Amino acid sequence: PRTHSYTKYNSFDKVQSWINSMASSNSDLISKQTIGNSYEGRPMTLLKLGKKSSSVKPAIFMDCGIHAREWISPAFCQWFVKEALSTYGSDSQMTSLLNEMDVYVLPVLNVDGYDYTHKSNRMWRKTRSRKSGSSCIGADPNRNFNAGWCTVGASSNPCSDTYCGSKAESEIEAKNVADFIRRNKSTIKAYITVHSYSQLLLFPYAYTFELAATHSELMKVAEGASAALRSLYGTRYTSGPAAATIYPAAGGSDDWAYDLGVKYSYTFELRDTGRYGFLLPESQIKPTCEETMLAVKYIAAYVQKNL
Ligand SMILES: NCCCCC[C@@H](C[SeH])C(=O)O
Ligand SMILES: [Zn+2]
Ligand SMILES: [Zn+2]
Repeated sequence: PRTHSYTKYNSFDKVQSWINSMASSNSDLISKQTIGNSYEGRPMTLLKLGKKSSSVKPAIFMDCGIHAREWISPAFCQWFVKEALSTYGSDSQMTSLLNEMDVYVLPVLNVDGYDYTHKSNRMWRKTRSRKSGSSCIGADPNRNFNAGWCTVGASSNPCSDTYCGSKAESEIEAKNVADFIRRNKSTIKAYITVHSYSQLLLFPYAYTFELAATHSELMKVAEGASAALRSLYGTRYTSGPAAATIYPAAGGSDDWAYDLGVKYSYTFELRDTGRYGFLLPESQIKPTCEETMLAVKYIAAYVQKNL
């Protein structure tokens, strides 16, 4: 049956029907909006968590599934929504967070690619856009944002897995997210984008080795979040600026959000460190999501305290 499970990697269709059912449940705490369609016409549906308020509230924006094959990422966004709604009212921090802030959750950013990994090629990473003059398909959405676009750690070859696209925001999926964040930049205080794998908590910059203006604060928060994560099962994360901690990579959503003025901008690389890689077993969904909740809540609490 078309049953959704928080401890399985759900197909796009199951995620979509889950989104619709969540949005029609706790109408006081959650709503949905489509921020645009993908190249192949699938809806990009954003969930908005937070106590309904007539006044504008500060917000956190979190996306999952930029890269199609990183299945643990959308699994975490689904887990986060479940946890938020089920612990509101009992968990004092989550209650306070959703009373004072809104949390936007985009469960799957790269919807076409995600569906393609379920139906055709499990290891697909990019979007599924077609480019005239090339037989190769798709661009890397995490090289397609307007942040040092295509200068380093990206390829201008359409057949490369890190193809930066024909121009910044050429990929409609990236443009839809960038448009939403631009429209709401006065209220969005933090940006979190979830990937796998390597167990890293990264922050700007990836497009340069220059340290971010608020490097020490970003590092302090990342180390606190990693420690919170490690406290549950001992999972070890490395924190640091992306260029030096993983590799230089221009066009990233986190760098772009940070330069737009979103002060707290982080990229998670979830489990594992290579044993299973992108093929993380479903048995690890629960522990991975539980420990990552601690890190995300740590960041959210810091942001809330520093509004
Ligand atoms: N903004 C780029 C952060 C560092 C790279 C992150 C990884 C996630 Se798979 C990548 O996009 O290659
Ligand atoms: Zn990724
Ligand atoms: Zn990765």
